[in-house]
Amino acid sequence: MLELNIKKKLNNFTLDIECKLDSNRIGILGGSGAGKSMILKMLAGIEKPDKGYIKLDDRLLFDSEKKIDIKPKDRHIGYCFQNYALFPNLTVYENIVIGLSKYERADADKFLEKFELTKIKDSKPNKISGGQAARVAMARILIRKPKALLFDEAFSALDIYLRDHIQEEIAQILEDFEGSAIFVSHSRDEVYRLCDSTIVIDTGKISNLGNTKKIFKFPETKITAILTGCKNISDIRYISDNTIEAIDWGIKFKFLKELPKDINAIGIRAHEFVPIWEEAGTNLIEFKLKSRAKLPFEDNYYLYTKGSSDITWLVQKDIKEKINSRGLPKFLQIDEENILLLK
Ligand SMILES: Nc1ncnc2c1ncn2[C@@H]1O[C@H](COP(=O)(O)OP(=O)(O)OP(=O)(O)O)[C@@H](O)[C@H]1O
Repeated sequence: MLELNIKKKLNNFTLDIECKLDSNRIGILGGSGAGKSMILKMLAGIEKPDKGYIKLDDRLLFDSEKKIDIKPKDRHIGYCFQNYALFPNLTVYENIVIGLSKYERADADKFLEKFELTKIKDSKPNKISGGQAARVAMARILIRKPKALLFDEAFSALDIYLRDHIQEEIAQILEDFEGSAIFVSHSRDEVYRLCDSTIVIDTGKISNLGNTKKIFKFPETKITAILTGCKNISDIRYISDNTIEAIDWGIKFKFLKELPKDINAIGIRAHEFVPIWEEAGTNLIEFKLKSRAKLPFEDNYYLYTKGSSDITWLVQKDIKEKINSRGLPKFLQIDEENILLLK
């Protein structure tokens, strides 16, 4: 459970966050410099809000009115940094127990065993694999019996293969962890996989928050659509209650449903387009091929539209085969249910 009501003046803007989430697996998505790390630092007690309060799992960590500011070490929060910040000149064992009393070190063998590190306990970090380094970092944090965990872009420097494996390991470790785990990430995959709830931050303010799966399906705002991976976004103008023009593409879309009055843009995920070889149906999108990028398992087509912006179409295996036999389709079409309505 996380409850935040914080204000803090930063270099270029004021961080102003108010939210309450019952989930204990929370992702924070946001562009560069949006204020994500600052939120984690305030949770850990390294930075102080100018005003407000912070509650984590029913513990009041900070309250400016009540003059409560629990010291970082008494917050019992484990903080996992990018690249894990292991000490290169210490062994795996020493990295795990550094700063612990003799009494606290009694658990070390148990943790080495649990994280399958016993055989490499005397190795230095540069002699172990990326997966092992992640486990050392987790062992170092968890031996201190934290009540909550913070991950700040912890896996972003890893290659895709390793990141996938480590996320899986972290997911398993978290199965036994009852406190909150909060992930700051640029990676939508990480947040989608590990977090039940997501907060989307845009220059210090909440742009969107709630159930992760729902946010990815219905991003609601432009910034959330971008951060959840939507490649095609256009501003719109209303033509009637159920027709809009996507200005950036010069395309009109007619909907069967009545549209809400407060949308400013639409988004279309790159894989949602349906190729049409014969002229039929509504909402046909005319295009000219600009370029094509061959990816290992699919192709990206970049298409000129009648407007100033291109459209990206992700062509998966089955459609690739059709294009090989029939040539490029005449039009693309999009089901109205797959047009994201954005504020
Ligand atoms: N101690 C501070 N006092 C004032 N402003 C700060 C302080 N630390 C960071 N900032 C500013 O706060 C803003 C948000 O920084 P933050 O590190 O939280 O961003 P972020 O969302 O984590 O970005 P990134 O993904 O690039 O790490 C930046 O503009 C930064 O310059």
